[in-house]
Formats: sequence, structure tokens, C-alpha cells
Amino acid sequence: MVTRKMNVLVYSGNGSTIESVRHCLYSLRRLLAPNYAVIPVTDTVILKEPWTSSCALLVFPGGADLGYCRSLNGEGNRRIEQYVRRGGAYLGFCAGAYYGSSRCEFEVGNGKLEVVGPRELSFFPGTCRGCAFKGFVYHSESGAKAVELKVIKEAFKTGILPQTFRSYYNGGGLFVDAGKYADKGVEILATYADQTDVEGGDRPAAVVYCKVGEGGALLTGPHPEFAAVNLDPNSDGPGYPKVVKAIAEDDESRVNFLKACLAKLGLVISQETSSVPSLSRLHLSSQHHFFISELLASWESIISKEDGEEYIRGENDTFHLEKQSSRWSLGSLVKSLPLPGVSGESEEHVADQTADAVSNDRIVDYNTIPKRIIPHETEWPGTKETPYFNHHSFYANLQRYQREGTGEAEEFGNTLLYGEVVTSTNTLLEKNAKLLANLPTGFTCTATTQVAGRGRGSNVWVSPAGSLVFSVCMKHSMALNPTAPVVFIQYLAAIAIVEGIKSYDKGYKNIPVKLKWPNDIYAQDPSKPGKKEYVKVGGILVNSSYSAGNYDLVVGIGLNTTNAAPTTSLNALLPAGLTPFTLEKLLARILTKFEIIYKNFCRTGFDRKLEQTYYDNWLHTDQIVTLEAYGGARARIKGITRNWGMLLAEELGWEDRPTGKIWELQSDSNSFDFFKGLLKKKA
Ligand SMILES: O=C(O)CCCC[C@@H]1SC[C@@H]2NC(=O)N[C@@H]21
Repeated sequence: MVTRKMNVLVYSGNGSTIESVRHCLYSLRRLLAPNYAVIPVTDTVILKEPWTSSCALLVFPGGADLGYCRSLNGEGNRRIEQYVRRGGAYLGFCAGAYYGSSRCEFEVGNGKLEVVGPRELSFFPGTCRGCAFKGFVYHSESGAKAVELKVIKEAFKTGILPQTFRSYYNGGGLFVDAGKYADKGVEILATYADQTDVEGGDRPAAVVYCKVGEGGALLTGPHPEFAAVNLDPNSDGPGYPKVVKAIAEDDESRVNFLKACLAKLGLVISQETSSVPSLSRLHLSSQHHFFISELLASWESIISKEDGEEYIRGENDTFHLEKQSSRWSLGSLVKSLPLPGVSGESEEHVADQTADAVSNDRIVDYNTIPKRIIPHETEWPGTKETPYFNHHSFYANLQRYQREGTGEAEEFGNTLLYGEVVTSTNTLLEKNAKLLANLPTGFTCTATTQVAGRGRGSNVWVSPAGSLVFSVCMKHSMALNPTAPVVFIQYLAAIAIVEGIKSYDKGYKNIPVKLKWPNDIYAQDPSKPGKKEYVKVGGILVNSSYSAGNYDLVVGIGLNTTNAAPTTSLNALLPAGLTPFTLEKLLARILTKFEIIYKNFCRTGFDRKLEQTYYDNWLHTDQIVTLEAYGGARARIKGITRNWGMLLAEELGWEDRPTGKIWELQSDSNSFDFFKGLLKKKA
């Protein structure tokens, strides 16, 4: 199995400032999505989690580097240094650049501001000295400047680069004597055009690249990740609007420089600079239209009426139920007419962007934006309303598979909430307990893209268009727990995905997809024909809470289906002659499979037949693994336990003979790393 390095981790722990982290997330996501997931991480993650194998870039933002030292000196820095030396990439902005140098000299002789001392990472072998320009004040813009940078174009192999551009600057340093370290792998990428306020020695630099073993570190005193659109010109003194204006004028050059820096660190930049998407409306529909009227009636106790409008004020999100009459106001009709110059963009989306005026391409807090629900009580949404999801095709396929399921499949998928752009289908349901308690089993939420898709643990789930993302609500009676324990539902979902893919239609039986315990979906890598290498194509996130004697489950599924990035998708596995998967039909197939399997499970538990199906589809029969937490003991996987679904492994001794000792292992979504054959037992 191979891990593709897909994560860009932005340090958001001790010492970092919220603003700097936000700017990093914004700019890096724009340039790197959907090829990478850009994720904030705390110091605990750096210290404790196995982040290095999937990390394409580690970013240290602005802030106070003493905070970084306090949390990461010793073990943390040892991990970071080793990661970079073995081929990783480090990007340090301002404080992150002081931190990545051998020595930090900040405001020497300036009273309380002074910070001086050696630094452990030492990617830049000399001193980072600042402030390059006077006037810095913590948590203020009074020392902020639009500094002019001279770009050393020869240092970059690719990219359209400016000669000079103005960048946001606030307290960053310069790299003293940078010209002297060429033989140590230091390259100057940019210099300050103006005379600095501190001594810089031989060819001081504003931005450097440092070769470190097999990897590299890029350190910058100024902040090319700060976009003018995210700066408030009125937030500080009289000079600040001019600073913001200058940065805005040079925005294109800034972005090009940042792109070239990321490419220098080995990252693949997305072709299109993605803009910040705005959330679209949510369409509520059903196989049987009258279900929607009934559902709305059943929500009476959770709907609040304000100025004639209806809202569900959930714990995390506010849902605004749109009335039929307000849906096609004159304004929205005009907006829904084809617009010149917006080819390929959904009318829905354009209308929403204009209506909300929330996007304007800047940092957005999606949780605070009301989510508009359009109930469809008499007909399904048409293709004009939802151009990226064909409701007719979904319901036609659902009906077909339900019929084939001889009465066992009749609920899952019957009521659907679809949005073109949503936060996360799991978050919308799981974090709004009041709403969730009033949703029937089988209620499904799906989307074309998620802007805040979640994976297990603290992982992000990258959800570009073409990946099938959905969440199903299930009320699992607690009374069933002795015979049908809730923990097995993740296994049922995994089986349903694999069986759903293979029974999609005639000819799909041999699509090479497998399960990785406990519930990941892997596909044989089509780019390595002949080799049995597997890549992850899908995953499951189950969130559970309790209400009225039931587990209220939200089973979230993500499956790369027609999308090219970030990893292999199902369509890449198809032999010639087979029709590509469509999201609507695959969704209908997996939902009906899931329902049939679940109903069997409720009747007879995780019986021999289900267990055998799971084993037939998993990757681990007799796999030998190393038990990291037990001094590297070797063990052979034997199956999963009937009671708690733990992984059973027998310890191996001399010449790999069983010692008679049996381990019961539980997955820990973060520290469990099968790629290395490592397992930990959880007490
Ligand atoms: O492998 C994992 O870590 C689990 C991935 C689960 C992703 C799905 S996509 C639909 C649903 N919404 C989310 O935000 N996450 C799940």
C-alpha cells in the first residue's frame, strides 16, 4: 500500500496567531486545492501523531516564535528536522522564518520586545535578524508596511514571475549574510528593495530557500500569503489604507510569487486558482413527494417563525426554510437566466453568490451563514436548479434497486437533502442534534462539493466535484445492542460500498476494490499494472449520539468516483467497454445495499455470513504486522471479534510460530498506521 503525500499542515499551536493561520489556510487552499488538504494542526499533533508520512508541506505561520520553542523544542523539532531531511518541505512565514534559522535576533536592545537566541531547526545556517523595518507592535497593524521585494528570477525554474512586487510586512526579519551560505545549499529568492533598519551583512535576503538533506525549507520575512482582500483598511491608523491599497495593486504578482515558492518546494499547484466558494441552497426532495409535506409538519416543534420567515435554529447551523413563493422572485429569475461569461457555472451557484454577497473571495466563516433549504413538495428539482445532480436519475435508480431488493430496501435514500456546495454533509446533520432527532432513518444528505469535509480523527476529507459524498441518518435502537452492536455499523457501511460498486450493473463484479480494516476503501492502483499496490479511494466517518432510546447515527461516506484528484477514482479502474460510474446511480446502489445489509444485521447480528463477506473483501487475511506498542512483537491478523469488532491477532514467536498469545486491537484513527504494518493496542 502507498500513502500519497496529500496533507499541507499549518501549525496553529502555541505561539501562532489566529490571523496568520487564517491567511495561510486561505492562500494555500486557493493555490493547492484539490490536490492537497490544507489542515491546521496543534503542537500535540506534531509531537504525538504519525503526520510525516502523509505530509507534503509543513507550514509555520506568523506569531511569536518563543511559543513555538516552548512547545516543540526537543522532540517536536527533532521530528520536524528529520521529516524535512528525509525529503519533506518546510515553509516559514515571519515568526516561522525566525524559528527555522540557526539564530533569532529580534529587536535587540529594544526592551521587552527583544528576543535573542539559538534555534534548533537551523534550516538557514545563519541569523534571521529583525525587525527589518522599525515600528512593530504585537497584535497591531501600526508597524505594517507594503514592502517592495526584488525577486531573483533565476532561482526559480518555472512560473511567471514579477521583477518586483509589494508584499504585506509586519515585524519580519532578514537573513544575515545569506550570500555567504551558497555552498551550504542556501539560495536567495528575494531581497528587500529598500534600505533595512537592521544590519544585514553580505547580501542579506528577504526570502531564502535552504536545501536540507533530501528536502528543503523556504523562509520568508515578509508575508506573501497575506491577500489584500482579507485585510481591513479601516482596522488601524491613517497610513494603513495605503498599505492595503498597495498590496491590492500587486495582488497578481504576489500570487505568482507564492505559486513559484510552492513549486520550488515540490508542490503541484492547481491549474485554476480556486476562488472561495459560496454555499448554495439545499434542496429537500423525496421519492414520494408527500413525504416532504409530512416531514415539514413533523418539524413544527423545531421551526421558529420570525418576521413571517421559518427557521430551524440548530446547535451549529441556522436553516432558513424558503417558501415556494419566494423562490422565484423576479430577482432570482433574472439571475437564473444564462449569464454571458459564466459558462459551465451553475445558475444556482451564481445566483447564490450574488444574493449572499458573502463570498467576494475572502476568508469566510461558513458556520455563521444561514443555510437555505428549499422544500420540493410537488416535483423533484429540475436540471436547471441542480445541474450537477440529476434527481430524476437518482430516484429512478433508487426505485430500480429497491425493486431488485425484494422489499428489503425501502427507506434509505427516500428523502434527500442535496446542495451543490455545502460545509460537510456530516456536520450539517451531526452538529445539529435538534434537527437530527427529527430525521427518519435513511434520510440522506449529499453534495457536489464540501468546503469543510471531515475525515476521521482530525483529518480533512478533500471533496472535489466528482467525489461521491453523502451522509445517512440511522436510528439504531439501544435495545438491539446485545445482538446487533452499534460498533459493527461501520463494517456494514464498508461492505455496502464494496458490494455496491461490484453490483452497480452487469460487468462491474471484478472492479478491484477492497476493505482496509476497519472501514477504508482501497483500490488496486491502476497506474501500477501488474503490481498489487493499493491506494485509498474512500472512507467512512460515523458520528453517534443518543436520543429517546436510540443511537442517532450519521454515517458519512466519501468515495472518489469520477474526480482525477486528489487520488485515484473508481472510473480509473474500469476496463474498456464499461460505462463510467455516475454519482446518482452509485449513490442509489450503495444506499440500497446498505439498507439490505443493515436490516439483516438487525435480525441476526454480525453473523457468519456477514463476517465471511467482510473477510472476503478485506486486505488482511493472514497479514503479518508489528505491534509497535509491545516492543515490535510480530503478530498475524486472524479476524475481528464478534462482540466489539476488535481486530484479532496472534502473536508470533521464533520462526513466526504462534506463541499462543492473542491480541485484541482497536483502531485509533490517527495513530493507527497500516501502511507501516504498525498497530497499537488500546487499553
Ligand atoms: O477516511 C476517513 O477519514 C473518513 C472520510 C469520510 C468522508 C465523508 S464525505 C461525506 C461525509 N461528510 C464529511 O464531512 N465526511 C464524510
